[in-house]
Amino acid sequence: MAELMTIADTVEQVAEAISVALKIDVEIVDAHNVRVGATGKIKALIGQKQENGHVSRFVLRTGEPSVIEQPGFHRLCYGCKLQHQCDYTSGVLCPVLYRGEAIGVISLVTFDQEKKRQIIENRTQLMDFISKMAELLSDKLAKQHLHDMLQLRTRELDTVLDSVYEGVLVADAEGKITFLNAFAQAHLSLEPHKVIGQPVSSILPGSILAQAVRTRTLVPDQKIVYREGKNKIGLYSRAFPIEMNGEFKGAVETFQLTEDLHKIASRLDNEGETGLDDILGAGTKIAELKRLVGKLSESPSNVLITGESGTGKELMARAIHQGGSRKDQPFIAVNCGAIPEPLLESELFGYESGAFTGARQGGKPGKFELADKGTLLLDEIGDMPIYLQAKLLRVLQERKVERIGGSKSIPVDVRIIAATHRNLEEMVQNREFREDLFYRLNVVPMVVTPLRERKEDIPLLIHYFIEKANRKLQKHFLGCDPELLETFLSYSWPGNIRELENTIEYMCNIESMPGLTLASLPERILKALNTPTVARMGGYSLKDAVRETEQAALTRVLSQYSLSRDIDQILNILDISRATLYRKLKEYRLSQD
Ligand SMILES: Nc1ncnc2c1ncn2[C@@H]1O[C@H](COP(=O)(O)OP(=O)(O)OP(=O)(O)O)[C@@H](O)[C@H]1O
Repeated sequence: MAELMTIADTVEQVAEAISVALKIDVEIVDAHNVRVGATGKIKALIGQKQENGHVSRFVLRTGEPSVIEQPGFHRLCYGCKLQHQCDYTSGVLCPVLYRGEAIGVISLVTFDQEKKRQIIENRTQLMDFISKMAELLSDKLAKQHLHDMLQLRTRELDTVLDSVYEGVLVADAEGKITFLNAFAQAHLSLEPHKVIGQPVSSILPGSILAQAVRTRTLVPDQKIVYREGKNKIGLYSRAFPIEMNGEFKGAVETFQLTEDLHKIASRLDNEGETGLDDILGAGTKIAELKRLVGKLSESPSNVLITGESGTGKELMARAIHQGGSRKDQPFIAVNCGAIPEPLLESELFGYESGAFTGARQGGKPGKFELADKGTLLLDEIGDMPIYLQAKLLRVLQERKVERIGGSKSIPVDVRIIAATHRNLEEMVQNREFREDLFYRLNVVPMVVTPLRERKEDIPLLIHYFIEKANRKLQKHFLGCDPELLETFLSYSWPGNIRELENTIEYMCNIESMPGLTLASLPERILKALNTPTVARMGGYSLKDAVRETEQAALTRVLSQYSLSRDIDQILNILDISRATLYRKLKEYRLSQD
């Protein structure tokens, strides 16, 4: 609901102006009966709620004007504490209507008989006058609302433009720079306060933005090289004219770094070999993971990668393998959850001929033997049956395998990387996973963060997956529109990067070029965004609900109180002990900064 309080200064001025013009006191209340403007002896009560205010409440409820000749004795005063003893001698009340709803009341009030006579005699003209004043207030509110909306939209647009992994430069009709996003500032080393208002042709000579302003037409994709001191910056740029009501208003240039496009292209060319450069992401979390991948590549230690499905666990495992000395040896991945239990044992350890009915003549080597000198990824290790866990542990300890039905021990030199989306520590406590195997696998733990906690990576990934889909589908999508990006940034991506990749491929299939828009957003995402959190998450347990509430309460208190100064207040508000507070902060990785 629109609030008169948001234009309190104007309301006070209007009250004063009416009072000066009519020489009668004025009181203006909002939808909650709080005085926003008042004059004379009630001026001191601005900001306070009308304690009784039965008549104002009636006007607010019905949206009908009212004239009260005998306050305290009128039927609307029935039940009021001041019934029969009201100070007011009369009142003329007019609603402030905003989009058909009463959001306040302007009252002309008197406290003596002489003034009462005046307003009762002139009631019709006075009502007319204050209803004009009420319209003025509602016009002001509409303008304020529009102004707030515009500010919000501008803020949203700035945020979107600063989060895209693409440079954006804008110039007006005279070719002067009016805007450059964070990417353009960082990669072209331009400081907004130095370049805004300057001719683009002098700041970036040869730029296609200047060309678009000159020709007032679209400039298609071009490769441009800028020199910055000794450095060269290669860009793929394009520029579009901006028109309004058929008039040329300026132009926008968007660009990508050629270096990034080449990285993406080379990743697409070598799907099989995944290295560090193939792990895409713009944020610090992915940078930390890549640092860890780099360190682990040369180490022989076992690694346990945990993270939700589709976060890139296999990609990390491949990059660890590819970065180390085993890179020319095999990388073999076994999904322990996808292979039927009876087959998993023979898949992993192999068998000799005649080991069981249907066993192949000559036997078959298992994945351990096939991965000799290389790396074996045991994906979804949490799904491995407990009896096979014992056998796996033996192989890891002895570094030898025995095929099913065989008697020979075959030495194997395999680096083990295990991955799972399940909580193995909890499984150990529930005796669903062997503790000794857990410790043997978890020598170096690596946790891959879900996509919703590293949304800063989304713009680059969108770009990459669009390029990938373009190649697969032989299309030429240029990118996605800002509204779609905003939606992608607010969605929680339960299926993580895999879900993002599949969503983009789906949209590229059904959307018309040149850009992806909200029109082709899958129904599933639309529904999720329109459903409250609890319903949104399939399998949303009571524990999840408690965690979400705890996290929200902690975040709220931390935003209002200082951990170092107001610790007692924080403990009081949350009603927990100091130890619990610190444990929870650690658990939810919260800190004041
Ligand atoms: N940082 C990243 N940059 C580029 N592509 C990524 C990234 N992370 C994941 N992907 C892509 O997302 C998809 C899913 O990744 P991956 O299979 O490695 O996930 P996972 O965690 O092993 O999934 P699951 O647990 O379901 O096996 C793959 O196509 C992968 O190439």
